Amino acid sequence: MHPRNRYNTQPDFHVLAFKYPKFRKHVRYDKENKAYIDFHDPDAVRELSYTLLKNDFGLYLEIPNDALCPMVSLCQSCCDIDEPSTEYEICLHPNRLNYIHWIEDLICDVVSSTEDVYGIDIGTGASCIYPLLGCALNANWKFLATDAHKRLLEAAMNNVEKNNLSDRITLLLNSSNRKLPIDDVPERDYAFCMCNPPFYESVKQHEIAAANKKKPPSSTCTSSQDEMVTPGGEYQFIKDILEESLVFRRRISWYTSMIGRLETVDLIVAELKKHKIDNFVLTEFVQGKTRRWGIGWSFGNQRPPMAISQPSSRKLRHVKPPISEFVTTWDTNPTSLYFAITSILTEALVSYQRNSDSAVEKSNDFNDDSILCSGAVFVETWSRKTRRKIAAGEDITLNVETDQPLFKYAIRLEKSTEKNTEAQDRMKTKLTVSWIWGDNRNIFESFYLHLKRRLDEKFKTDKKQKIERNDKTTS
Ligand SMILES: C[S@@+](CC[C@H](N)C(=O)[O-])C[C@H]1O[C@@H](n2cnc3c(N)ncnc32)[C@H](O)[C@@H]1O
Repeated sequence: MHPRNRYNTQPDFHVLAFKYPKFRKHVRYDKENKAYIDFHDPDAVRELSYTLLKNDFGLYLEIPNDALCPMVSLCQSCCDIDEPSTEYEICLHPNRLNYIHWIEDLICDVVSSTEDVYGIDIGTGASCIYPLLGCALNANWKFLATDAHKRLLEAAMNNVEKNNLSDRITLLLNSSNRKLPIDDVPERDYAFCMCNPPFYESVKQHEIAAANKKKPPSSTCTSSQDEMVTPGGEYQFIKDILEESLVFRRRISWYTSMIGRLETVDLIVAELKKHKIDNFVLTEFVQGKTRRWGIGWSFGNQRPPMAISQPSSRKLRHVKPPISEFVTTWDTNPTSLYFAITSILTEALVSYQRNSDSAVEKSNDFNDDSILCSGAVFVETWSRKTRRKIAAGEDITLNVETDQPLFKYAIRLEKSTEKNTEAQDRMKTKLTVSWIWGDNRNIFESFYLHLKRRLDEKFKTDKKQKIERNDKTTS
């Protein structure tokens, strides 16, 4: 679960029942007087959805009975594909929130918090849930929300109007066979597109999935197959987005989609590799027994941190995006390591600036236990070719004001919490060197290797000198 997801702790149904009379009708109490609702009852689930959206986001929602309710859709079309469950967790919409929070993290370096951020929701459904949540959470977000079904868009329009968001959410009926009809609206760039695609490739596949469920599909969902079925299933839907992205490229900074089946993750990663897109991110949204995946790719140069771009699950090891961070541990304190690094950078004519860690500052504990610095590299000064030029007296410096850097990097030094097996006073520092911007992975990697080689040399020499000094004093 994303750390900012407010459903990290279960809402108190008793409190909600007290505040919302319509919800109260669905609340029961067990022997221990604990409030619960019947998750088999679509009306109860729907009312819970309305209540939480109102209580937690100030959103008003109304969904026609023959359309997917964001929660019911999680149970019926998303969560229950393989393993039906009636647990509380999967029936709420935390995975939708996880997806929104992940996008917030993904785009935070491509947009500023003060400018308008435009996003696209492909297949917004009757609820228009992603644009509503996205706008409720982010005052500067605006959406183009599409759907292929008029009746769903009419319901979505009603929800947008009810929430006074018509100036921030534009609805578009997509009657073309494209997934990104952005040429049908006034031209602009978008920070992201997102999608919860229909999962099934045929009505039959949907019916088989429904038949495999422990409980029959509720009447709420039986008439909404067009929302869950698409030719070729979710794989084809996402592949279409990918193919269209090859044309639009940087007009959308991050192309993303939710994925409901693990097999689809493998297939989409293979497609990305086929098109030589190495700037992609993969994450896992876990909620109770339910696992969903988020995939994103970009033609831009921003390289997101590994915490956002790499899933931690071992099951996904074979599809992990290429790494953009190197981590090593050094037998010294952060300050000494920082001075060693900056002297290597200065020698290599690489600029750097020390940044403050706002989290550390906020905690009023700003000290040298954690040091951040970053910079941009314009010339590969450590390469043999450039060193030869320098030796021949050539001016290798470029006008940094006008030329694009080769890449940007960030360096983080943290006092290691690793347990020392040797003397207690031996301090260790964790060094993380991150690639944050650029399109040439090889140059960043050669920069890191140069830095590491020089640090190895320096600390080996220091150690040797220390031993020699110790030997002299003892003799
Ligand atoms: C699984 S539902 C997701 C609905 C909503 N975003 C949610 O998460 O609850 C998939 C949606 O995609 C829509 N859809 C199917 N084909 C589409 C297309 N070509 N363009 C836009 N939307 C499409 C369906 O009508 C449906 O509303």
